Amino acid sequence: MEESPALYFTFGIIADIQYADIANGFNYTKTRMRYYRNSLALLKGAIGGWAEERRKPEFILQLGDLIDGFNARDKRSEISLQKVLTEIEKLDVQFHHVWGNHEFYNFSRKFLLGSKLNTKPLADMMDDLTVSSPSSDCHEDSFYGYHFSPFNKFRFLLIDTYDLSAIGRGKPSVKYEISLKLLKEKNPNEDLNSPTGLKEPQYVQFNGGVSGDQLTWINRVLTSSDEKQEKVIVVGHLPIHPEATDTICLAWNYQEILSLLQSHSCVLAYLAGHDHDGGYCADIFGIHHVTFKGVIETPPESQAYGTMYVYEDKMVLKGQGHVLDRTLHYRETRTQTAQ
Ligand SMILES: Nc1ncnc2c1ncn2[C@@H]1O[C@H](COP(=O)(O)OP(=O)(O)O)[C@@H](O)[C@H]1O
Repeated sequence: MEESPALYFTFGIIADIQYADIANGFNYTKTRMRYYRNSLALLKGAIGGWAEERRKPEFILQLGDLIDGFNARDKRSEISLQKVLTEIEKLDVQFHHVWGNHEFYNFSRKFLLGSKLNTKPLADMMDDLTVSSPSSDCHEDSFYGYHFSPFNKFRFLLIDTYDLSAIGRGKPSVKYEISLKLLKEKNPNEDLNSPTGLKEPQYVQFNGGVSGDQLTWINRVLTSSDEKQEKVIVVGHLPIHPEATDTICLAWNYQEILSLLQSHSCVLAYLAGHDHDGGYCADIFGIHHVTFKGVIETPPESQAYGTMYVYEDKMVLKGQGHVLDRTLHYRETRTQTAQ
């Protein structure tokens, strides 16, 4: 009989909870119902599910948009954040938080850095300090990114897909000025959230991109992981592959981010949220791009979270409710590089 491969560790994933204590409503295109209030009940269900798993998850990835922008309108941002964090803290497992557009509708970067949504203190230090620390957090143009290794030869790299953005940064940020200029060049619409007539429909205000300084840092981290023969799972709010999402949800400069990841043989997968319908593709280099379904558009009787089982030879996603099961085999050629 063949021996079954060893289970190394497991981790949970949940995306786009977008909690608000308001009645259900439709998305912008009126195609999907959003269950703002019930999203908290689904989060509680996910927490209960993870708590009962036989093998306790090592950590949970929260892929961004934890509370909805409507909280800012209703001046309930901090109350709603606290309500959600209270549920999260009932699970005796560490969350790693990614920041999405709804974080910036509710909070400034300065507030986020001082909040429990900043999980960067959980970052691993590497020998080379330039790999460990991307930039000073106090600087108005710093980005929110870090990496950690929960298991020998595995690393998770959290990136900031709103580093270049017209939301979340204000004056005197140089990145804000650059981002607004770029957005207006690419999107001549009066409403910068509208993709009408755009050749590159991802250039809308509710998306963002990754700056040159962050790309340089990502490259350093991945080069170090290539050398150590680690397997890296990259995590961000915005998807970066057009076959894994509706193009309106892509990061502004997704091509640059994608080709950078593809140039490193250590990269196994890219996990994202933002597109509530979810999506998946394996790219030409065998990198798995998984976009997770959003809790906010999941009906009360269903669910939308998953647990990844990481084995010696593959990762197996066990989805709950609308999140599908998937087996993600590791890339075969570990020396392949992008053309
Ligand atoms: N096609 C569109 N045209 C104009 N504005 C849009 C369009 N789609 C979304 N928006 C606006 O952009 C903002 C973010 O959209 P939303 O669908 O709420 O994002 P998310 O999926 O992150 O919740 C909202 O203010 C929304 O009204």
